[in-house]
Amino acid sequence: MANIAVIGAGKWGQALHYALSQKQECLITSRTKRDIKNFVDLNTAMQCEYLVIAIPAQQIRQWLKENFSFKNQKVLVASKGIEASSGKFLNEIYEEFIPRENLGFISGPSFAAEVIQGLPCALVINSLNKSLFDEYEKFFPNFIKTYYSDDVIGAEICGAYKNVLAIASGICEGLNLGNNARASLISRGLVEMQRFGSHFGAKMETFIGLSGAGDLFLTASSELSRNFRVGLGLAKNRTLEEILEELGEVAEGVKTSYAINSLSQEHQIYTPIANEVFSILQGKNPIDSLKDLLRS
Ligand SMILES: NC(=O)C1=CN([C@@H]2O[C@H](COP(=O)(O)OP(=O)(O)OC[C@H]3O[C@@H](n4cnc5c(N)ncnc54)[C@H](O)[C@@H]3O)[C@@H](O)[C@H]2O)C=CC1
Ligand SMILES: O=C(CO)COP(=O)(O)O
Repeated sequence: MANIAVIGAGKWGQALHYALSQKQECLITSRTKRDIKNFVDLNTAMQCEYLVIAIPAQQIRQWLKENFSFKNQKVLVASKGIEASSGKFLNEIYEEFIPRENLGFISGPSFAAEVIQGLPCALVINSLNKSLFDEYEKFFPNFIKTYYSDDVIGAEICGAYKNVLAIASGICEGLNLGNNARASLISRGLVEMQRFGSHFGAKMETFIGLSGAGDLFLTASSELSRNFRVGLGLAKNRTLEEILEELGEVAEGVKTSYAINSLSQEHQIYTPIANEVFSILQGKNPIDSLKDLLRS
């Protein structure tokens, strides 16, 4: 009987299910039935001791309220985002339902489209409980190298913030601003997300590792990133509605930019790039944003 299940059968849920099925049987469930091996209903999946949850950040609170009952499961959170309605980090939301020693968070550069082909990658499992890492590590296939970190808040902020910076980078690309501009944007973005993170207690080393620089460099330099593609569309003056409809998948950076904008105002943190992304999403002309960024 399988002891591990993935909840959410979007791009990332399916890729993790593929990876976690290499060494053992792994179940998968989702709101709508899918034609995937070992697809089960939610109740069956919930009987597993190990649950990997891969649903969009903005849906997590409601999903937990409606579906989750704690029976000592060990939960690995695969989402990357900050709740826009409250500015809460995912670990704060999950801790309302699950004790922190039963929680881990995945971070690092990992496009689902490559993981599902079995291409090599490295991931970080972040948890305050090292034994949760030890248990989960064994489930991962040989093509994924796993690292441990106890910097849960740092990994979460990196994973969420880089999506907003990927939108900025897509805009930069869409405006044909050149390689110099993009490199400057990415490196100043790294400094910005570290400044934001350190305010909330994140460790510096997290930002220069896989969860920070690693995931930022990946997402902010490839059209495989949904967030980067949102930026490309914005630079071409397409509406957000059009862009998201065509995307058909979640781009967490959109709602996360709302959360960062309010958190940075509330906590008086200097976050110029994220603020400009927020303004562009509210309708500001990207060229005006660029001028303001160069001046600030
Ligand atoms: N796709 C990727 O390469 C990676 C994605 N992630 C993160 O994983 C999370 C999920 O992303 P994807 O799977 O790529 O998105 P997706 O758009 O492909 O799929 C999202 C899935 O969530 C489900 N869902 C949506 N609303 C729900 C609700 N209210 N209750 C239950 N399920 C719901 C959808 O049915 C869908 O199966 C995001 O936070 C994303 O940032 C993290 C690393 C890599
Ligand atoms: O988080 C990701 C890769 O690590 C996926 O990024 P996108 O959601 O922008 O596609």
